[in-house]
Amino acid sequence: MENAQLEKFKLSTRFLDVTYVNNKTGAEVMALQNINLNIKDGEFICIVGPSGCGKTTFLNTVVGLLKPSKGEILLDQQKIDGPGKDRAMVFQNPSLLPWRTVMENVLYGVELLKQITAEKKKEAKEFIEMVGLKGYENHYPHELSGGMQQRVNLARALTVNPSLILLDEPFSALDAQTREFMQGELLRIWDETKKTSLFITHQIDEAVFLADRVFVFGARPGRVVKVVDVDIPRPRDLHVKRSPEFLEFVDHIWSIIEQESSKQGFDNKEK
Ligand SMILES: Nc1ncnc2c1ncn2[C@@H]1O[C@H](COP(=O)(O)OP(=O)(O)OP(=O)(O)O)[C@@H](O)[C@H]1O
Repeated sequence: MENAQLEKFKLSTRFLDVTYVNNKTGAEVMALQNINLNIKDGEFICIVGPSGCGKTTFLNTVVGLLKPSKGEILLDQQKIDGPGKDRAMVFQNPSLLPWRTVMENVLYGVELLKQITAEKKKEAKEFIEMVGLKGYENHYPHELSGGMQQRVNLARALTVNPSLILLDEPFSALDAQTREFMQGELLRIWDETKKTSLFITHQIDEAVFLADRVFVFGARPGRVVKVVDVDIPRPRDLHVKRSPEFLEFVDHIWSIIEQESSKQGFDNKEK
């Protein structure tokens, strides 16, 4: 692809392979093969696929914790060569520091980057408000529910002002009702910030609800088998999950994953 075309993209991967090598035996596992993706600024992308298809490997490579064995990843036209402040991660478990208040946890990311300023503190306050935690600034993590803790995590990621937010199954530890509610909240927050987001999930309905596009990965080795454009109008609320077009998207993606899982020799029962 021409450079002029690549400049339009926020994130691009080109001919990306990632192989794990066992230090002791030298055995190799090719986790990702020939991943070529282009993501536009402000897009919300979800990645789904059967267990073991390389979703976490992909995210960890974009974060810079793993190195490609072939190919490259460009963020804002710069080659990713390790972790950087232009990317913020929201993990499955909120990983908050228990001895810090909500405000101190939210400021932790910028503190690590040595960027604490009065302006940043003001922004942190605004993000706490945006994620719905106004009034909880001085509370400690043990005083918050799981959903509230994930809101803190999200506010922390936003306060760093990254170019890209990576979310690794952030709602999977929450109960079903809170999870649904948080999906709606995440879309509201994304709508306000328009941050380019890369979200991994096992739940197909979560992906369809959130995404502009869903990348469906196939396994062994992980690769993109389908890119599904979810053209359900925005803003979306949770009622959309009962619409026929929504269910059609879910069924379509489900059938692709089912095929991929059967090739692998086991079923992926989550839907
Ligand atoms: N450290 C490692 N060493 C060797 N192989 C690994 C390592 N980590 C992951 N793998 C292999 O790489 C492949 C991709 O794993 P990965 O965890 O990225 O998949 P995933 O799609 O995130 O899985 P899941 O949906 O079950 O969380 C799998 O075959 C896995 O066994």
